[in-house]
Amino acid sequence: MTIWQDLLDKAQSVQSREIAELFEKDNRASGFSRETGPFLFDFSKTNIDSETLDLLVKLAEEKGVAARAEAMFTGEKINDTEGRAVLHTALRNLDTDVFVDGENVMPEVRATYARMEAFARDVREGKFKGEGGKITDVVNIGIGGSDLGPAMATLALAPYHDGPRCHFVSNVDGAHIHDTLAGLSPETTLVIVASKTFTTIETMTNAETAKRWMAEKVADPAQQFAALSTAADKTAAFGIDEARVFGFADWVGGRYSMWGPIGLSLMIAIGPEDFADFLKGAAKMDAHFRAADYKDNLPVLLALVGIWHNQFCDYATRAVLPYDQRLARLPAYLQQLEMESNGKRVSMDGKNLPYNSGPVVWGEPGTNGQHAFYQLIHQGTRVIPCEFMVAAEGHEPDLAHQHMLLVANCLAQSEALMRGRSLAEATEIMRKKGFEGDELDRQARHRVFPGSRPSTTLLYPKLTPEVFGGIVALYEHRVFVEGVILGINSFDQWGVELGKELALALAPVLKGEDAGEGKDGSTRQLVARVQSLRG
Ligand SMILES: O=P(O)(O)OC[C@H]1O[C@](O)(CO)[C@@H](O)[C@@H]1O
Repeated sequence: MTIWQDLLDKAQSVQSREIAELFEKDNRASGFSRETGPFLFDFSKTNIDSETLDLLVKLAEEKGVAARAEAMFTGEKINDTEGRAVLHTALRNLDTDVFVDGENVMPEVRATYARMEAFARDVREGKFKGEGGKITDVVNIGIGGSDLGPAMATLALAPYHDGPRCHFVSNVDGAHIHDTLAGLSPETTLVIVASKTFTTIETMTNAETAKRWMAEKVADPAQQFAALSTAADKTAAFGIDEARVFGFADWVGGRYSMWGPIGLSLMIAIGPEDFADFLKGAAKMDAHFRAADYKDNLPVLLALVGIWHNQFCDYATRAVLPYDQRLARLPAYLQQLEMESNGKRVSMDGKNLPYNSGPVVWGEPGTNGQHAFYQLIHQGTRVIPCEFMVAAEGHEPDLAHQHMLLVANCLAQSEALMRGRSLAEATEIMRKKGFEGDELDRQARHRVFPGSRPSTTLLYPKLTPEVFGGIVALYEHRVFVEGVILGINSFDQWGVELGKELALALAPVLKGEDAGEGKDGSTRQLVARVQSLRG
C-alpha cells in the first residue's frame, strides 16, 4: 500500500494549492498534454504535478495493468466471475487471430461481419425489401448495451447517415414503442431485436408488441425481423430466420458490443465503409493502448486522472461535457460503461474494497449544461472534475461562426473553473457598480468563484467515424485500467440482478394474482395504491 498511501498523502498536501499557479513553471501545458493520432488530451488544468504523475504511473505498473491488458487482448478468461474471455477488441481488429480455449475465434467473427455487411448493403440498396418495398425505417429494439451504443453512435455520426431512418426503442414503458411506431409504416419497416441473451424482459416485451403491430399489415411479419444475439435457439423460437440472425460469442460484454452485430443498425445507417472507419479508429486506439508508454498513453492517463480525483482527492462524481451536440448520448453511454463496469464494492478476491469504487458519471452537452447545472460546478461546495471534449471543426461549413462560439465556450469554461474570481476581484467589480460598505462585501461574496476546479480537455479535428471510434475505445480502455487498479472485475454486472428478480415477482402481485406475502409495508402500500388508482 505504500504507493497508495503516498498518493493519499500527496492529495492531502496539494488540495489547497492553486492549479493556476502550476502554470508559473515552464511547459505546464505541453508537459501535461499528450497527443496520439487525431487527439490532443490536455490534463494540465488539474492538480497533478510531476511527482503525482510518477506515482500514478507507478501505481498502474504495480497493479499489473500491462499484463492484464495483454491477457484481455489475447483471449484469456479475465472475466472470472462468469468464466469468460473479454474480446470486444477482436470485433474491430479483424485481421488478427485470437484464440479462446485453443480455438481461433476470428473466422466466425469475420464471417458474421461479412454477413452484416451484405445485409446492410441489401437493406440500403433495396434488395432486401419489406412487403411494401424498400425499407424506409429501422427500429432497433434493445436495452442497455444493446441500445445505448448504437443509439449514441447513430446520433454522433448523423452527417454520415445516408441509409434508412433509424429508431431506438428501449424502455418497457409502452409509451416508447407506441410513440416510435406511431409514425411508421409496417410494410417498409425492419425491426432489429438486439439482445445478447434474448431473455431481457423489456426487449422481448417490446419485440412481441412490434410483431403484433407488424402483423396488422404484413402477412409474414417475421420476414421483416432480424436478431442480434448469442442465443440462436431463442431467436429461432421467436421465428426469425437464421439468415437474419447475427450471432456473437459470450466474450462480448453487452456494454462493449456495438463493434459487432449490435452495431448493425449503425452500419445500415451510415453504410459498411463508414462503419469500417469507425472500427479503424477504435483499432488504432487499441494499438496505441497496447504499445505506448504509460506516461504517453491516453487511456492510461485518462484513467489515472480519474483515479486521482475519485480515489485520492475523494471527488465522488465526474461530469462528461461534450461540446458536441451529436455526442448528446455519450454521457448516458458512459454511465453504463463506467458505472456498470466499475460500480462494485468487492474486489476480484471477494474482499470488500478498502477505497471508493468507480465514480458517478453524468453530463450533458455544452453549451446547454452551462445554462443549467454549471452554477453548482463553479460555486457549489463540492468539487466536480469536468471532462470537456470538442472538435476544432464542425460539419456545417456555413455555420462555422457558430462552431467558433461553441469552442470559445468550451475553452472558457475550463479557464473559468481553474482561475475562478477572487474576493478582491469581485469587490472591485461591485465597487465600480456603486456598492459600498457591508452591502459591497455581501454582494461581492456572491460573485466569488473559488477556482482551482480541475478539468481535462480532449480536442480532435472533427467528429468523423474514425475519430468517434477512437473516442469510444479510449473510454473503454480507461474503464479497464481503472478497474485493474481498483482490483475489480469490470466485466460482470451482478448488481442489476436483484431488481430484475423482484420485478418479475411483483408483476403478479400488481395484477392481483399473488398476495405479495412477505413484502415490506412500503411496497405493499404502493401496490395497493396503484391497484386502487387503476380501478
Ligand atoms: O443484450 P441483453 O441480453 O438484452 O442485455 C441488455 C443489458 O442488460 C444488462 O445485462 C443489465 O441488465 C446489460 O449489461 C446489458 O447491456
